[in-house]
Amino acid sequence: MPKCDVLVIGSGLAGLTFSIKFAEKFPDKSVTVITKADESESNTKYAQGGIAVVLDELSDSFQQHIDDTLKAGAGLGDLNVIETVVKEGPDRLKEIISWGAHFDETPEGDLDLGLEGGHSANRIVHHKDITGFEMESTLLRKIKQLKNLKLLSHHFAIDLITEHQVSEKVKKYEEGKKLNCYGAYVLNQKTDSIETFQANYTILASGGIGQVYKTTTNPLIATGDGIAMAYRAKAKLKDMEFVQFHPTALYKQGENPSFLISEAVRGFGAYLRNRSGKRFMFKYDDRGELASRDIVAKAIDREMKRLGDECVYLDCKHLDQKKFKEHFPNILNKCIESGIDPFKDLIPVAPAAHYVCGGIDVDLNGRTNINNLYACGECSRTGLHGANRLASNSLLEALVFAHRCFIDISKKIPDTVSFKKIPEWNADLTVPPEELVLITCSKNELKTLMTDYVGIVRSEERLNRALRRLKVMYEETSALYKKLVISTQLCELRNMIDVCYVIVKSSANRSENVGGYYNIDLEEEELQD
Ligand SMILES: Cc1cc2nc3c(=O)[nH]c(=O)nc-3n(C[C@H](O)[C@H](O)[C@H](O)COP(=O)(O)OP(=O)(O)OC[C@H]3O[C@@H](n4cnc5c(N)ncnc54)[C@H](O)[C@@H]3O)c2cc1C
Ligand SMILES: N[C@@H](CC(=O)O)C(=O)O
Repeated sequence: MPKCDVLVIGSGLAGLTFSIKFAEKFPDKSVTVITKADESESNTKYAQGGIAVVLDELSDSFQQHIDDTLKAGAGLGDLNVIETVVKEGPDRLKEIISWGAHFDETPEGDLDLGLEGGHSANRIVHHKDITGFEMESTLLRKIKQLKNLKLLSHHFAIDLITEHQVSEKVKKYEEGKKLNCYGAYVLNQKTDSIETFQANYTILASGGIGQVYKTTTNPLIATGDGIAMAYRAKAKLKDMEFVQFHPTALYKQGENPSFLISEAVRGFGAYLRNRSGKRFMFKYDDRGELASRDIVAKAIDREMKRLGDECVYLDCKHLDQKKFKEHFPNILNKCIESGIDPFKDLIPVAPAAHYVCGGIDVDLNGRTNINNLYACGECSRTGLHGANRLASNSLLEALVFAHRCFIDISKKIPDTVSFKKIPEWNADLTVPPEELVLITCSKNELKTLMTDYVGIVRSEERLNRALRRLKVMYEETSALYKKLVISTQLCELRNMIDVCYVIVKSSANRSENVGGYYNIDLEEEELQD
Protein backbone atom coordinates (compact mmCIF):
# COMPACT_ATOMS: atom_id res chain seq x y z
CA MET A 1 0.00 0.00 0.00
CA PRO A 2 1.80 3.22 -1.18
CA LYS A 3 2.17 5.81 1.61
CA CYS A 4 3.34 9.42 1.43
CA ASP A 5 3.17 12.65 3.37
CA VAL A 6 1.28 14.45 0.62
CA LEU A 7 -0.71 13.00 -2.27
CA VAL A 8 -1.32 15.42 -5.13
CA ILE A 9 -3.95 14.51 -7.70
CA GLY A 10 -3.09 16.25 -10.97
CA SER A 11 0.06 17.40 -12.73
CA GLY A 12 -1.06 20.75 -14.18
CA LEU A 13 0.07 24.17 -13.01
CA ALA A 14 -1.65 23.96 -9.61
CA GLY A 15 -0.53 20.45 -8.66
CA LEU A 16 3.07 20.78 -9.81
CA THR A 17 3.56 24.24 -8.29
CA PHE A 18 2.38 23.00 -4.91
CA SER A 19 4.48 19.85 -5.15
CA ILE A 20 7.70 21.64 -6.05
CA LYS A 21 7.34 24.08 -3.17
CA PHE A 22 6.57 21.36 -0.66
CA ALA A 23 9.30 18.98 -1.83
CA GLU A 24 11.91 21.78 -1.77
CA LYS A 25 11.01 22.95 1.71
CA PHE A 26 10.73 19.46 3.25
CA PRO A 27 13.44 17.26 1.71
CA ASP A 28 12.77 14.53 4.29
CA LYS A 29 9.03 14.33 3.45
CA SER A 30 7.55 12.58 0.46
CA VAL A 31 5.23 13.95 -2.23
CA THR A 32 3.49 11.68 -4.71
CA VAL A 33 1.81 13.26 -7.72
CA ILE A 34 -0.56 11.02 -9.63
CA THR A 35 -1.92 11.95 -13.02
CA LYS A 36 -4.36 10.12 -15.27
CA ALA A 37 -2.60 10.44 -18.63
CA ASP A 38 0.91 11.41 -19.78
CA GLU A 39 2.61 13.67 -17.27
CA SER A 40 2.15 16.90 -19.26
CA GLU A 41 -1.46 16.33 -20.35
CA SER A 42 -3.59 19.01 -18.70
CA ASN A 43 -5.55 22.16 -19.46
CA THR A 44 -2.42 24.05 -18.46
CA LYS A 45 -0.48 22.67 -21.42
CA TYR A 46 -2.91 24.31 -23.88
CA ALA A 47 -3.23 27.74 -22.25
CA GLN A 48 -2.55 30.30 -24.91
CA GLY A 49 -3.11 33.98 -24.11
CA GLY A 50 -1.17 34.21 -20.86
CA ILE A 51 -1.34 35.17 -17.23
CA ALA A 52 -2.86 38.40 -15.95
CA VAL A 53 -0.51 40.28 -13.60
CA VAL A 54 -0.20 43.95 -12.75
CA LEU A 55 3.42 44.90 -13.44
CA ASP A 56 3.34 48.37 -14.93
CA GLU A 57 2.29 50.74 -12.15
CA LEU A 58 2.18 53.70 -14.57
CA SER A 59 -0.44 52.37 -16.97
CA ASP A 60 -2.14 49.93 -14.61
CA SER A 61 -2.92 49.37 -10.94
CA PHE A 62 -3.98 46.59 -8.58
CA GLN A 63 -7.27 48.43 -8.14
CA GLN A 64 -8.00 48.30 -11.87
CA HIS A 65 -7.33 44.57 -12.01
CA ILE A 66 -9.54 44.08 -8.94
CA ASP A 67 -12.34 46.13 -10.50
CA ASP A 68 -12.07 44.31 -13.85
CA THR A 69 -12.22 40.91 -12.12
CA LEU A 70 -15.23 41.88 -10.05
CA LYS A 71 -17.04 43.38 -13.02
CA ALA A 72 -16.42 40.38 -15.31
CA GLY A 73 -17.80 38.14 -12.54
CA ALA A 74 -21.05 40.16 -12.40
CA GLY A 75 -20.17 41.39 -8.92
CA LEU A 76 -20.39 37.89 -7.46
CA GLY A 77 -16.68 37.43 -6.75
CA ASP A 78 -15.35 37.61 -3.20
CA LEU A 79 -13.55 40.95 -2.85
CA ASN A 80 -11.11 39.71 -0.22
CA VAL A 81 -10.06 36.80 -2.42
CA ILE A 82 -9.77 38.99 -5.51
CA GLU A 83 -7.54 41.48 -3.69
CA THR A 84 -5.34 38.71 -2.35
CA VAL A 85 -4.89 37.01 -5.71
CA VAL A 86 -4.24 40.21 -7.62
CA LYS A 87 -1.73 41.52 -5.09
CA GLU A 88 0.18 38.24 -4.69
CA GLY A 89 0.35 37.73 -8.47
CA PRO A 90 3.62 39.56 -9.16
CA ASP A 91 5.58 37.52 -6.55
CA ARG A 92 4.24 34.23 -7.86
CA LEU A 93 5.15 35.22 -11.42
CA LYS A 94 8.69 36.12 -10.32
CA GLU A 95 8.97 32.70 -8.72
CA ILE A 96 8.11 30.73 -11.84
CA ILE A 97 10.45 32.96 -13.84
CA SER A 98 13.19 32.10 -11.33
CA TRP A 99 12.45 28.42 -12.01
CA GLY A 100 13.22 28.99 -15.70
CA ALA A 101 9.96 30.05 -17.42
CA HIS A 102 10.46 32.54 -20.26
CA PHE A 103 7.94 35.17 -21.21
CA ASP A 104 8.06 37.52 -24.20
CA GLU A 105 9.85 40.81 -23.74
CA THR A 106 9.77 44.23 -25.40
CA PRO A 107 12.88 45.48 -27.24
CA GLU A 108 13.67 47.41 -24.01
CA GLY A 109 13.79 44.14 -22.05
CA ASP A 110 10.54 44.58 -20.07
CA LEU A 111 7.88 41.89 -20.07
CA ASP A 112 5.58 42.44 -23.05
CA LEU A 113 2.02 42.93 -21.83
CA GLY A 114 -0.90 41.85 -24.03
CA LEU A 115 -4.57 42.81 -23.87
CA GLU A 116 -7.62 40.53 -23.54
CA GLY A 117 -11.37 40.97 -23.15
CA GLY A 118 -12.62 42.66 -19.98
CA HIS A 119 -9.20 44.11 -19.05
CA SER A 120 -8.89 47.88 -18.76
CA ALA A 121 -5.11 47.77 -19.30
CA ASN A 122 -2.45 45.68 -21.02
CA ARG A 123 -1.45 43.15 -18.35
CA ILE A 124 -1.25 39.72 -19.98
CA VAL A 125 2.22 38.18 -19.60
CA HIS A 126 2.70 35.59 -22.32
CA HIS A 127 5.02 33.24 -24.13
CA LYS A 128 3.91 33.68 -27.75
CA ASP A 129 0.54 31.84 -27.98
CA ILE A 130 1.77 28.83 -25.98
CA THR A 131 2.10 30.29 -22.50
CA GLY A 132 0.75 27.19 -20.73
CA PHE A 133 3.10 24.87 -22.56
CA GLU A 134 6.06 26.98 -21.45
CA MET A 135 4.90 26.97 -17.82
CA GLU A 136 4.10 23.24 -17.77
CA SER A 137 7.47 22.34 -19.35
CA THR A 138 9.31 24.50 -16.82
CA LEU A 139 7.65 22.71 -13.91
CA LEU A 140 8.20 19.25 -15.38
CA ARG A 141 11.91 20.05 -15.78
CA LYS A 142 12.08 21.34 -12.24
CA ILE A 143 10.51 18.29 -10.58
CA LYS A 144 13.20 16.04 -12.03
CA GLN A 145 15.64 17.69 -9.59
CA LEU A 146 13.60 16.75 -6.53
CA LYS A 147 14.36 13.31 -5.14
CA ASN A 148 11.49 13.24 -2.64
CA LEU A 149 8.89 13.96 -5.36
CA LYS A 150 7.49 11.06 -7.33
CA LEU A 151 5.30 11.64 -10.40
CA LEU A 152 3.21 8.64 -11.49
CA SER A 153 1.58 9.00 -14.88
CA HIS A 154 -1.38 6.85 -15.98
CA HIS A 155 -2.62 6.62 -12.41
CA PHE A 156 -6.31 7.48 -12.24
CA ALA A 157 -7.79 8.54 -8.88
CA ILE A 158 -11.16 6.83 -8.43
CA ASP A 159 -12.38 7.98 -5.03
CA LEU A 160 -11.15 9.80 -1.97
CA ILE A 161 -10.73 7.80 1.22
CA THR A 162 -12.68 9.24 4.14
CA GLU A 163 -14.43 7.78 7.18
CA HIS A 164 -16.94 6.33 4.74
CA GLN A 165 -14.35 3.73 3.89
CA VAL A 166 -12.37 3.68 7.13
CA SER A 167 -15.05 3.44 9.77
CA GLU A 168 -18.24 1.51 10.18
CA LYS A 169 -19.63 4.43 12.13
CA VAL A 170 -20.37 6.53 9.10
CA LYS A 171 -23.55 7.92 10.60
CA LYS A 172 -21.60 9.67 13.34
CA TYR A 173 -19.87 11.72 10.66
CA GLU A 174 -22.96 12.41 8.68
CA GLU A 175 -24.49 13.92 11.78
CA GLY A 176 -22.18 16.90 11.53
CA LYS A 177 -18.72 15.77 12.58
CA LYS A 178 -16.00 16.80 10.14
CA LEU A 179 -14.74 14.02 7.93
CA ASN A 180 -11.03 13.34 7.41
CA CYS A 181 -9.33 12.44 4.17
CA TYR A 182 -6.71 9.68 4.21
CA GLY A 183 -5.75 9.54 0.53
CA ALA A 184 -7.37 7.97 -2.51
CA TYR A 185 -8.09 4.74 -4.30
CA VAL A 186 -6.19 4.83 -7.56
CA LEU A 187 -6.45 2.77 -10.74
CA ASN A 188 -2.94 1.99 -11.96
CA GLN A 189 -3.66 2.00 -15.69
CA LYS A 190 -0.37 0.25 -16.42
CA THR A 191 -1.22 -2.85 -14.36
CA ASP A 192 -5.03 -2.49 -14.31
CA SER A 193 -5.00 -2.82 -10.54
CA ILE A 194 -6.53 -0.61 -7.88
CA GLU A 195 -4.06 0.64 -5.30
CA THR A 196 -4.69 2.37 -1.98
CA PHE A 197 -2.64 5.56 -1.75
CA GLN A 198 -2.46 6.68 1.85
CA ALA A 199 -1.43 10.21 2.68
CA ASN A 200 -1.43 12.61 5.56
CA TYR A 201 -2.61 15.42 3.25
CA THR A 202 -4.39 15.12 -0.09
CA ILE A 203 -4.47 17.93 -2.66
CA LEU A 204 -7.02 17.90 -5.45
CA ALA A 205 -5.54 19.71 -8.45
CA SER A 206 -7.47 17.78 -11.05
CA GLY A 207 -8.58 20.61 -13.35
CA GLY A 208 -11.77 21.23 -15.30
CA ILE A 209 -14.90 19.69 -16.73
CA GLY A 210 -15.03 20.84 -20.37
CA GLN A 211 -15.44 17.31 -21.72
CA VAL A 212 -18.98 17.06 -20.34
CA TYR A 213 -19.90 19.22 -23.35
CA LYS A 214 -19.84 18.18 -27.01
CA THR A 215 -17.76 21.18 -28.01
CA THR A 216 -14.93 22.22 -25.72
CA THR A 217 -11.44 23.64 -25.77
CA ASN A 218 -10.43 21.27 -22.96
CA PRO A 219 -8.41 18.12 -23.63
CA LEU A 220 -9.85 14.64 -23.05
CA ILE A 221 -8.65 14.48 -19.43
CA ALA A 222 -11.07 17.25 -18.37
CA THR A 223 -13.95 15.10 -17.15
CA GLY A 224 -14.41 16.71 -13.74
CA ASP A 225 -13.04 13.73 -11.80
CA GLY A 226 -11.76 15.68 -8.79
CA ILE A 227 -14.98 17.65 -8.43
CA ALA A 228 -17.06 14.46 -8.65
CA MET A 229 -14.87 12.64 -6.13
CA ALA A 230 -15.12 15.55 -3.73
CA TYR A 231 -18.89 15.66 -4.20
CA ARG A 232 -19.23 11.95 -3.40
CA ALA A 233 -17.01 12.41 -0.35
CA LYS A 234 -19.38 15.13 0.84
CA ALA A 235 -17.11 18.09 0.24
CA LYS A 236 -18.99 21.33 -0.45
CA LEU A 237 -19.25 22.50 -4.05
CA LYS A 238 -20.22 26.03 -5.04
CA ASP A 239 -21.09 28.09 -8.14
CA MET A 240 -21.15 25.05 -10.41
CA GLU A 241 -23.73 26.69 -12.66
CA PHE A 242 -21.09 29.11 -13.87
CA VAL A 243 -19.50 27.27 -16.77
CA GLN A 244 -17.57 29.60 -19.02
CA PHE A 245 -17.78 29.29 -22.80
CA HIS A 246 -14.87 30.71 -24.75
CA PRO A 247 -16.26 32.85 -27.59
CA THR A 248 -13.80 31.86 -30.29
CA ALA A 249 -12.91 28.23 -30.79
CA LEU A 250 -12.03 27.27 -34.35
CA TYR A 251 -15.19 25.88 -35.94
CA LYS A 252 -14.30 22.47 -37.34
CA GLN A 253 -16.99 19.83 -37.09
CA GLY A 254 -16.08 16.70 -35.18
CA GLU A 255 -12.82 18.02 -33.76
CA ASN A 256 -12.38 17.21 -30.06
CA PRO A 257 -11.03 19.22 -28.38
CA SER A 258 -11.80 22.32 -30.39
CA PHE A 259 -8.76 24.41 -31.13
CA LEU A 260 -8.75 27.77 -29.38
CA ILE A 261 -8.24 31.02 -31.23
CA SER A 262 -6.92 33.02 -28.30
CA GLU A 263 -8.73 36.04 -26.99
CA ALA A 264 -5.37 37.77 -27.39
CA VAL A 265 -6.08 37.77 -31.14
CA ARG A 266 -9.06 40.05 -30.49
CA GLY A 267 -6.86 41.98 -28.07
CA PHE A 268 -4.48 42.40 -31.01
CA GLY A 269 -7.29 43.98 -33.06
CA ALA A 270 -9.23 41.18 -34.82
CA TYR A 271 -12.93 41.80 -35.56
CA LEU A 272 -15.92 39.50 -35.24
CA ARG A 273 -18.23 39.41 -38.26
CA ASN A 274 -21.41 37.55 -39.05
CA ARG A 275 -22.20 35.75 -42.30
CA SER A 276 -23.12 39.01 -44.01
CA GLY A 277 -19.76 40.47 -43.10
CA LYS A 278 -21.21 42.84 -40.46
CA ARG A 279 -19.36 43.57 -37.21
CA PHE A 280 -22.01 42.88 -34.58
CA MET A 281 -20.35 43.16 -31.19
CA PHE A 282 -21.06 46.88 -30.65
CA LYS A 283 -24.77 46.08 -30.69
CA TYR A 284 -24.23 44.11 -27.50
CA ASP A 285 -21.57 46.07 -25.61
CA ASP A 286 -19.77 49.33 -26.14
CA ARG A 287 -16.41 47.59 -25.66
CA GLY A 288 -17.15 45.67 -28.85
CA GLU A 289 -14.91 42.64 -29.40
CA LEU A 290 -13.16 43.35 -26.10
CA ALA A 291 -16.17 42.94 -23.84
CA SER A 292 -15.78 40.20 -21.24
CA ARG A 293 -16.09 36.62 -22.31
CA ASP A 294 -19.65 35.86 -21.21
CA ILE A 295 -20.93 38.87 -23.14
CA VAL A 296 -19.04 38.01 -26.33
CA ALA A 297 -20.01 34.31 -26.15
CA LYS A 298 -23.68 35.16 -25.56
CA ALA A 299 -23.64 37.67 -28.41
CA ILE A 300 -22.13 35.12 -30.81
CA ASP A 301 -24.62 32.48 -29.68
CA ARG A 302 -27.44 34.96 -30.28
CA GLU A 303 -26.10 35.92 -33.68
CA MET A 304 -25.73 32.27 -34.73
CA LYS A 305 -29.26 31.41 -33.55
CA ARG A 306 -30.72 34.50 -35.20
CA LEU A 307 -29.19 33.71 -38.58
CA GLY A 308 -29.39 29.92 -38.27
CA ASP A 309 -25.61 29.64 -38.66
CA GLU A 310 -23.12 27.26 -37.08
CA CYS A 311 -20.37 29.84 -36.67
CA VAL A 312 -19.38 33.48 -37.01
CA TYR A 313 -16.05 34.75 -38.31
CA LEU A 314 -12.89 36.30 -36.96
CA ASP A 315 -11.35 38.82 -39.31
CA CYS A 316 -7.54 39.23 -39.05
CA LYS A 317 -6.99 40.45 -42.59
CA HIS A 318 -6.23 44.03 -41.56
CA LEU A 319 -3.66 43.09 -38.92
CA ASP A 320 0.12 43.53 -39.14
CA GLN A 321 1.24 40.21 -40.65
CA LYS A 322 4.78 40.24 -39.31
CA LYS A 323 3.70 40.94 -35.75
CA PHE A 324 0.84 38.43 -36.00
CA LYS A 325 3.29 35.72 -37.05
CA GLU A 326 5.57 36.56 -34.12
CA HIS A 327 2.78 36.59 -31.54
CA PHE A 328 0.62 33.73 -32.75
CA PRO A 329 2.76 31.14 -34.54
CA ASN A 330 0.77 28.19 -33.15
CA ILE A 331 -2.60 29.64 -34.17
CA LEU A 332 -1.26 30.56 -37.60
CA ASN A 333 0.02 26.99 -38.13
CA LYS A 334 -3.28 25.49 -37.12
CA CYS A 335 -5.22 27.77 -39.48
CA ILE A 336 -2.91 27.01 -42.40
CA GLU A 337 -3.12 23.28 -41.62
CA SER A 338 -6.92 23.63 -41.74
CA GLY A 339 -6.80 25.37 -45.13
CA ILE A 340 -7.42 28.89 -43.78
CA ASP A 341 -5.06 31.77 -44.51
CA PRO A 342 -5.87 34.35 -41.79
CA PHE A 343 -4.46 37.15 -43.94
CA LYS A 344 -6.84 36.34 -46.81
CA ASP A 345 -9.71 34.33 -45.32
CA LEU A 346 -12.08 34.82 -42.42
CA ILE A 347 -11.57 32.30 -39.59
CA PRO A 348 -14.81 30.43 -38.71
CA VAL A 349 -15.30 30.43 -34.93
CA ALA A 350 -17.96 29.36 -32.44
CA PRO A 351 -18.18 29.31 -28.64
CA ALA A 352 -16.98 26.20 -26.78
CA ALA A 353 -17.09 25.12 -23.13
CA HIS A 354 -13.84 26.36 -21.67
CA TYR A 355 -13.68 26.77 -17.91
CA VAL A 356 -15.64 25.98 -14.77
CA CYS A 357 -15.80 29.03 -12.50
CA GLY A 358 -17.25 27.07 -9.59
CA GLY A 359 -15.97 23.87 -8.03
CA ILE A 360 -14.84 22.56 -4.66
CA ASP A 361 -15.47 25.27 -2.13
CA VAL A 362 -12.21 26.31 -0.43
CA ASP A 363 -11.13 29.03 1.97
CA LEU A 364 -8.29 31.47 1.41
CA ASN A 365 -5.80 28.71 2.28
CA GLY A 366 -7.24 26.17 -0.13
CA ARG A 367 -8.84 24.11 2.66
CA THR A 368 -12.04 22.21 1.88
CA ASN A 369 -14.63 21.33 4.53
CA ILE A 370 -12.97 17.90 4.90
CA ASN A 371 -9.94 17.72 7.21
CA ASN A 372 -6.59 17.26 5.44
CA LEU A 373 -8.18 17.69 2.00
CA TYR A 374 -7.15 20.74 -0.02
CA ALA A 375 -8.05 21.86 -3.53
CA CYS A 376 -6.41 24.34 -5.87
CA GLY A 377 -6.53 25.34 -9.52
CA GLU A 378 -9.54 24.94 -11.78
CA CYS A 379 -11.25 22.22 -9.71
CA SER A 380 -11.56 24.61 -6.78
CA ARG A 381 -13.98 27.45 -6.17
CA THR A 382 -12.06 30.16 -4.42
CA GLY A 383 -14.43 33.09 -4.97
CA LEU A 384 -12.11 34.81 -7.46
CA HIS A 385 -14.30 34.49 -10.53
CA GLY A 386 -17.89 35.04 -9.47
CA ALA A 387 -20.19 34.32 -12.40
CA ASN A 388 -17.57 34.64 -15.13
CA ARG A 389 -13.78 34.41 -15.07
CA LEU A 390 -11.79 37.35 -16.36
CA ALA A 391 -9.45 36.23 -19.16
CA SER A 392 -6.06 34.93 -17.99
CA ASN A 393 -7.00 34.94 -14.31
CA SER A 394 -6.90 31.15 -14.10
CA LEU A 395 -3.17 30.57 -14.38
CA LEU A 396 -2.82 33.38 -11.85
CA GLU A 397 -5.26 31.74 -9.45
CA ALA A 398 -3.52 28.36 -9.78
CA LEU A 399 -0.14 29.86 -8.87
CA VAL A 400 -1.44 31.92 -5.96
CA PHE A 401 -3.57 29.17 -4.41
CA ALA A 402 -0.97 26.42 -4.87
CA HIS A 403 1.31 28.67 -2.84
CA ARG A 404 -1.31 29.35 -0.19
CA CYS A 405 -2.06 25.62 0.22
CA PHE A 406 1.66 25.02 0.61
CA ILE A 407 2.04 27.72 3.29
CA ASP A 408 -0.93 26.39 5.24
CA ILE A 409 0.20 22.77 5.18
CA SER A 410 3.81 23.76 5.99
CA LYS A 411 2.61 25.16 9.30
CA LYS A 412 0.88 21.91 10.24
CA ILE A 413 2.98 19.08 8.90
CA PRO A 414 3.89 16.73 11.77
CA ASP A 415 7.35 15.15 12.24
CA THR A 416 5.97 11.64 12.10
CA VAL A 417 2.72 10.25 10.79
CA SER A 418 0.90 7.17 12.01
CA PHE A 419 -1.22 5.78 9.21
CA LYS A 420 -4.62 4.21 9.86
CA LYS A 421 -5.54 0.79 8.66
CA ILE A 422 -7.44 1.32 5.41
CA PRO A 423 -9.41 -1.44 3.74
CA GLU A 424 -8.17 -2.45 0.29
CA TRP A 425 -10.46 -1.91 -2.71
CA ASN A 426 -13.03 -4.67 -2.88
CA ALA A 427 -13.63 -5.91 -6.42
CA ASP A 428 -15.41 -9.14 -5.46
CA LEU A 429 -18.14 -10.29 -7.84
CA THR A 430 -17.34 -7.73 -10.54
CA VAL A 431 -17.07 -8.90 -14.12
CA PRO A 432 -15.22 -7.52 -17.17
CA PRO A 433 -17.47 -5.42 -19.44
CA GLU A 434 -18.86 -7.30 -22.39
CA GLU A 435 -19.85 -4.20 -24.33
CA LEU A 436 -17.84 -1.02 -23.93
CA VAL A 437 -20.29 0.63 -26.28
CA LEU A 438 -22.71 1.04 -23.36
CA ILE A 439 -20.24 3.39 -21.76
CA THR A 440 -19.06 5.31 -24.83
CA CYS A 441 -22.63 5.87 -26.06
CA SER A 442 -23.68 7.18 -22.67
CA LYS A 443 -20.75 9.60 -22.66
CA ASN A 444 -21.78 10.94 -26.06
CA GLU A 445 -25.42 11.16 -25.06
CA LEU A 446 -24.45 13.12 -21.97
CA LYS A 447 -22.35 15.60 -23.95
CA THR A 448 -25.20 16.21 -26.39
CA LEU A 449 -27.65 16.63 -23.53
CA MET A 450 -25.44 19.23 -21.85
CA THR A 451 -24.77 21.15 -25.06
CA ASP A 452 -28.40 21.25 -26.15
CA TYR A 453 -30.09 21.76 -22.77
CA VAL A 454 -27.49 23.29 -20.45
CA GLY A 455 -25.41 25.44 -22.79
CA ILE A 456 -24.77 29.15 -23.03
CA VAL A 457 -28.34 30.27 -22.47
CA ARG A 458 -30.54 28.09 -20.24
CA SER A 459 -34.24 27.77 -19.64
CA GLU A 460 -36.24 26.13 -16.90
CA GLU A 461 -37.85 23.69 -19.27
CA ARG A 462 -34.56 22.54 -20.75
CA LEU A 463 -33.00 22.19 -17.29
CA ASN A 464 -35.91 20.05 -16.14
CA ARG A 465 -35.63 17.81 -19.15
CA ALA A 466 -31.88 17.46 -18.55
CA LEU A 467 -32.48 16.56 -14.93
CA ARG A 468 -34.98 13.86 -15.77
CA ARG A 469 -32.65 12.26 -18.30
CA LEU A 470 -29.68 12.57 -15.95
CA LYS A 471 -31.51 10.66 -13.24
CA VAL A 472 -32.04 7.76 -15.62
CA MET A 473 -28.41 7.84 -16.74
CA TYR A 474 -27.33 7.92 -13.11
CA GLU A 475 -29.30 4.76 -12.34
CA GLU A 476 -27.98 2.98 -15.43
CA THR A 477 -24.38 3.90 -14.67
CA SER A 478 -24.62 3.05 -10.97
CA ALA A 479 -25.81 -0.41 -11.94
CA LEU A 480 -22.85 -0.81 -14.30
CA TYR A 481 -20.49 0.51 -11.65
CA LYS A 482 -21.58 -2.14 -9.14
CA LYS A 483 -21.35 -4.92 -11.67
CA LEU A 484 -18.26 -4.23 -13.79
CA VAL A 485 -14.52 -4.32 -13.22
CA ILE A 486 -13.43 -0.71 -12.81
CA SER A 487 -12.07 1.00 -15.93
CA THR A 488 -11.09 4.58 -16.73
CA GLN A 489 -14.01 4.96 -19.15
CA LEU A 490 -16.54 3.82 -16.58
CA CYS A 491 -15.13 6.02 -13.82
CA GLU A 492 -15.11 9.01 -16.15
CA LEU A 493 -18.74 8.44 -17.12
CA ARG A 494 -19.73 8.21 -13.47
CA ASN A 495 -17.83 11.42 -12.69
CA MET A 496 -19.29 13.26 -15.65
CA ILE A 497 -22.83 12.35 -14.62
CA ASP A 498 -22.20 13.57 -11.06
CA VAL A 499 -20.74 16.84 -12.36
CA CYS A 500 -23.60 17.41 -14.82
CA TYR A 501 -26.13 16.71 -12.11
CA VAL A 502 -24.58 19.38 -9.91
CA ILE A 503 -24.40 21.89 -12.79
CA VAL A 504 -28.06 21.36 -13.63
CA LYS A 505 -29.22 21.48 -10.02
CA SER A 506 -27.25 24.64 -9.25
CA SER A 507 -28.48 26.29 -12.47
CA ALA A 508 -32.05 25.54 -11.49
CA ASN A 509 -31.46 26.89 -7.98
CA ARG A 510 -30.01 30.16 -9.25
CA SER A 511 -33.26 31.91 -9.95
CA GLU A 512 -32.01 35.42 -10.64
CA ASN A 513 -30.53 36.24 -14.03
CA VAL A 514 -26.96 37.13 -13.06
CA GLY A 515 -23.87 37.28 -15.26
CA GLY A 516 -22.59 33.95 -16.46
CA TYR A 517 -24.53 32.35 -19.25
CA TYR A 518 -28.15 33.23 -18.82
CA ASN A 519 -30.82 34.93 -20.82
CA ILE A 520 -29.81 37.78 -23.01
CA ASP A 521 -31.60 40.99 -22.06
CA LEU A 522 -31.54 42.77 -25.43
CA GLU A 523 -34.66 43.98 -27.13
CA GLU A 524 -35.23 42.05 -30.36
CA GLU A 525 -35.39 45.25 -32.49
CA GLU A 526 -31.87 46.22 -31.53
CA LEU A 527 -30.62 43.02 -33.11
CA GLN A 528 -31.70 43.85 -36.64
CA ASP A 529 -28.83 44.74 -39.00
C1 LIG B 1 -7.17 25.87 -24.72
C2 LIG B 1 -7.09 26.56 -23.38
C3 LIG B 1 -6.51 27.81 -23.29
C4 LIG B 1 -6.44 28.46 -22.06
N1 LIG B 1 -5.79 29.67 -21.99
C5 LIG B 1 -5.64 30.25 -20.77
C6 LIG B 1 -4.89 31.45 -20.64
O1 LIG B 1 -4.35 31.98 -21.59
N2 LIG B 1 -4.80 32.01 -19.40
C7 LIG B 1 -5.39 31.47 -18.30
O2 LIG B 1 -5.27 32.03 -17.21
N3 LIG B 1 -6.09 30.32 -18.41
C8 LIG B 1 -6.19 29.70 -19.61
N4 LIG B 1 -6.90 28.52 -19.69
C9 LIG B 1 -7.39 27.90 -18.46
C10 LIG B 1 -6.19 27.28 -17.71
O3 LIG B 1 -5.32 26.69 -18.62
C11 LIG B 1 -6.62 26.22 -16.72
O4 LIG B 1 -7.72 26.65 -15.98
C12 LIG B 1 -5.48 25.92 -15.75
O5 LIG B 1 -4.33 25.59 -16.48
C13 LIG B 1 -5.88 24.80 -14.82
O6 LIG B 1 -4.74 24.31 -14.17
P1 LIG B 1 -4.92 23.13 -13.13
O7 LIG B 1 -3.55 22.79 -12.65
O8 LIG B 1 -5.94 23.47 -12.15
O9 LIG B 1 -5.55 21.93 -13.99
P2 LIG B 1 -4.98 21.19 -15.26
O10 LIG B 1 -3.86 21.93 -15.87
O11 LIG B 1 -6.11 20.84 -16.13
O12 LIG B 1 -4.39 19.84 -14.63
C14 LIG B 1 -5.25 18.86 -14.13
C15 LIG B 1 -4.46 17.59 -13.92
O13 LIG B 1 -5.23 16.63 -13.20
C16 LIG B 1 -5.13 15.37 -13.82
N5 LIG B 1 -6.30 14.58 -13.46
C17 LIG B 1 -7.61 14.85 -13.71
N6 LIG B 1 -8.39 13.88 -13.22
C18 LIG B 1 -7.57 12.96 -12.64
C19 LIG B 1 -7.79 11.73 -11.99
N7 LIG B 1 -8.99 11.19 -11.84
N8 LIG B 1 -6.71 11.05 -11.52
C20 LIG B 1 -5.46 11.54 -11.69
N9 LIG B 1 -5.20 12.69 -12.32
C21 LIG B 1 -6.25 13.41 -12.79
C22 LIG B 1 -4.99 15.71 -15.28
O14 LIG B 1 -4.46 14.62 -16.01
C23 LIG B 1 -4.04 16.90 -15.20
O15 LIG B 1 -2.72 16.48 -15.04
C24 LIG B 1 -6.97 27.85 -20.91
C25 LIG B 1 -7.55 26.59 -21.00
C26 LIG B 1 -7.61 25.94 -22.21
C27 LIG B 1 -8.22 24.58 -22.28
N1 LIG C 1 -6.52 33.79 -22.01
C1 LIG C 1 -7.64 32.95 -22.20
C2 LIG C 1 -7.50 31.96 -23.25
C3 LIG C 1 -7.19 32.67 -24.51
O1 LIG C 1 -8.12 33.17 -25.12
O2 LIG C 1 -6.01 32.72 -24.82
C4 LIG C 1 -8.11 32.30 -20.91
O3 LIG C 1 -7.95 32.91 -19.90
O4 LIG C 1 -8.68 31.23 -20.89
